Amino acid sequence: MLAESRFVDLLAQVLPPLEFKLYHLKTHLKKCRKLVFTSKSDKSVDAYATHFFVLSLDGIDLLGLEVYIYESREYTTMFVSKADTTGHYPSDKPPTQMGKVVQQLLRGLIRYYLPLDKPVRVCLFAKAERQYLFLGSAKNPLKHVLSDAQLVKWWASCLDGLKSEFSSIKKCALQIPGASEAAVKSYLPSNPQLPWTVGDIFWEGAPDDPTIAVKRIPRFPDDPKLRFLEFLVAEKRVKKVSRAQFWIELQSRQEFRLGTTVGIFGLEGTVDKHESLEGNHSITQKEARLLREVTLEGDYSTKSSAEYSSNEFASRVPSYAEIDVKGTLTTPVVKRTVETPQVNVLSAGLVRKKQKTQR
Ligand SMILES: CC(=O)SCCNC(=O)CCNC(=O)[C@H](O)C(C)(C)COP(=O)(O)OP(=O)(O)OC[C@H]1O[C@@H](n2cnc3c(N)ncnc32)[C@H](O)[C@@H]1OP(=O)(O)O
Repeated sequence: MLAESRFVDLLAQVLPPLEFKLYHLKTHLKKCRKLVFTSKSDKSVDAYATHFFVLSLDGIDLLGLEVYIYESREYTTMFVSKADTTGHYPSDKPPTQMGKVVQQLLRGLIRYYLPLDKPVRVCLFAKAERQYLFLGSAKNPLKHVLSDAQLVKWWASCLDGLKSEFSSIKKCALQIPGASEAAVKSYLPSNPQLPWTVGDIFWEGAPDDPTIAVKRIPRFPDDPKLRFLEFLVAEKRVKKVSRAQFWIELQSRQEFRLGTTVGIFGLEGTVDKHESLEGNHSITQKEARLLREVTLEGDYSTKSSAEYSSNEFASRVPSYAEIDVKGTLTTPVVKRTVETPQVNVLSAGLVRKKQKTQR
């Protein structure tokens, strides 16, 4: 069976009975710098592949998800880089829970796309912005954008549902620089499936383990803590910063400024062997970047411009990466109402309060 068809089955369970398209672009494995800073004598390298998903309906892109899968000596690390929506979901159609779609895409990656000879880590930063992947979508007044706090809860719930993919869980943690332990706990699901703790997954020892931070904490693309890690290296403080000190100092950095809630999620466990993959097409990093740039350089601000940009994207995607998915979810879903006023970006520096709207 083609690996892609597994996404069909997984997505059909959470999509309403409409005819969606899923675009799935996977790159070849490419060597990269090591995920953590190591000593100069360590010449080993890590490698990564990216997965870029776009879900669309009636020729308009709705949701994008970008995931990196790193292979290093000790771990397979799945870094969930960016999730974004365009806000052009048709208001006359049964709604889709995007959190469930993202969860199923991650489930499919864990089940069918990870090398399983090592422990698996899932990492992500929840940092709310009006747009990440679809240029101009921030200007769409119908786009539903979660606040910082809502986004942390959204990801907690999304990851919590992945418990069944692991044969055992070693660690599962949420860290919010600057937030008390009680505050962090308030973001976690009320009936969690995973054994959540407050902290991070990057240390093996006790909480006060003085092991240095920069050799344990991975550096990912667009990582809000990357600049701080690089600063520590530049300042030659590599050997002086302990785990506790790292998080204390991090919270005073601009990326984690007061009033911003950045959730740093980590999950580590083992995954049982699954069926081997067939039909596992991949493209080069350069091809993937060019395709991804079509969304990043398109214009998703209005329905007609989004239609045009979606078509530009679809016309460039190799045919094997375009997958038809018919949803089967028939549970009646209550129509959504925006209860709280949202702030919409009209253009740089200009904002207005949004009126209460119905969807
Ligand atoms: C690692 C990272 O990617 S972090 C960055 C995340 N991305 C961003 O910040 C980019 C901008 N944000 C977005 O594009 C979106 O907010 C996303 C992708 C984060 C989530 O998409 P959503 O459409 O809000 O997700 P979803 O469909 O799961 O809905 C979440 C909640 O919002 C509600 N909702 C969704 N759309 C609407 C709407 N138009 N009106 C009212 N409520 C709505 C849902 O009912 C659900 O509520 P519940 O939690 O009570 O069930």
